[in-house]
Amino acid sequence: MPTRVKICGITRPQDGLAAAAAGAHAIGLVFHPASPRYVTASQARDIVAALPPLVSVVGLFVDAAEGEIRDLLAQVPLDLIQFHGAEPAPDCRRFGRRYLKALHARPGADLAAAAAPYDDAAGLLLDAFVSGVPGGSGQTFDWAAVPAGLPRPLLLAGGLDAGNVAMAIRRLRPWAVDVSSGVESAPGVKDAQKMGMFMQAVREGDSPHG
Ligand SMILES: O=C(O)c1ccccc1NCC(=O)[C@H](O)[C@H](O)COP(=O)(O)O
Repeated sequence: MPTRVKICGITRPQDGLAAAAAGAHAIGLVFHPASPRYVTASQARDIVAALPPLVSVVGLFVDAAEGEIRDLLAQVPLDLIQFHGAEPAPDCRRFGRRYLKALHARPGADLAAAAAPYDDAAGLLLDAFVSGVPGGSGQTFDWAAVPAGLPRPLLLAGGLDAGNVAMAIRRLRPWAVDVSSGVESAPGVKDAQKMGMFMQAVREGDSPHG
C-alpha cells in the first residue's frame, strides 16, 4: 500500500492546488491563532473551494474551546479533525467526527500508553516535542520511540523532508507521513518544487528497489 501523504499548514488556495497536483492525499488547515500557518474560516473555505475532489481536508486545533471548534465545523467542510494539544479522548469524541490525535514524543515518553485512550481515532500522528511549539517545528524525534503496535494507523510527522522521508518510511512503514516546514519556502508558504521532491522521495521509500 503506498504511503499516504498529508501536507499541513496550507494557507493559500494556490498551495492547496499545488499540494494536490504533487499527489498529496490530504491537506491540513491550522486553526490555532498563534501559528504562522493560522487560517480563518473564510480563508479555509477559499482553500477548500479551490481543491480538486478526493483530497481530504483536515482541520487542526490545539486545546481549543468546544464552542470554537463547533463554530468552525459549521463554517468549513472538514473531513477530519486533528487534535494537536493535550485533549483527552472524550473531548476528541464529542463532535461525532473522525479525528486524528497528535501525540508528542517527549524524550522518555511511553507513546503506547499515551495512545491507548484514543482507540477510536482514525489515526495517531506522532510529532516531535518542542517546548512552546505545538506543531510545525521542523524538528525530528528519535524514531526508536515509535511503539511497534499502535492501536490505530500511524501518521509520522516531525521534521520530515525530501532528504529523510524515504528512510523514515523504510524504517517505520507508517500509514501516512505528514509534513509542513520541510516543503516551505517560508512559514506558511508552500514551495511547489519541494512538495514535488517530497512526493518523489515518498515513492522511493515505498519502492522495493529504493
Ligand atoms: O504547523 C503549525 O504551525 C502547527 C501549529 C499548531 C499545531 C499544529 C501545527 N502543525 C501540525 C502538523 O501536523 C505539522 O505538519 C507537524 O507538526 C509537522 O510539522 P513539521 O515538523 O514542520 O513538518
